[in-house]
Amino acid sequence: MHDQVIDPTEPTASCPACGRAHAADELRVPLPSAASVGTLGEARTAIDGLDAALATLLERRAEIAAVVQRLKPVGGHAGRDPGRERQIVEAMAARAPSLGADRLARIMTAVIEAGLDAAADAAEAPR
Ligand SMILES: C=C(O[C@@H]1C=C(C(=O)O)C=C[C@H]1O)C(=O)O
Repeated sequence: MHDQVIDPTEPTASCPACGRAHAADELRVPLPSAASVGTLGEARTAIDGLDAALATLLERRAEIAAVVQRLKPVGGHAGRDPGRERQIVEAMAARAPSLGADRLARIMTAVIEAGLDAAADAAEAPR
């Protein structure tokens, strides 16, 4: 999809995901509302689209979190920063009030730990 930046100022002719022209390093996602889905099929189609975007974001997030591990004096699980993790959750809770901070903390702990695991695996893999 939009995973490679060739020239961020050059719009794509037509994005395969959203059908519009926009910069190649952007992710544009249709945001179906709950009110717009009336059938099981429509709801699952909407969820599949949202999950595709989530997966793209999670992949990119893990790549950037791996860079952070190389930049910090102590990276990986040993360098966990609970204050930073709380800050992330609080900022997200403002955007996801129905999930709230406690549930988002569970989600983000899993996301963060998976990212740290992936970074550790990549660091160990032969080049
Ligand atoms: C990425 C960092 O390292 C760890 C991973 C985090 C993350 O994936 O967001 C946040 C805090 C740290 O526990 C960081 O310190 O910013």
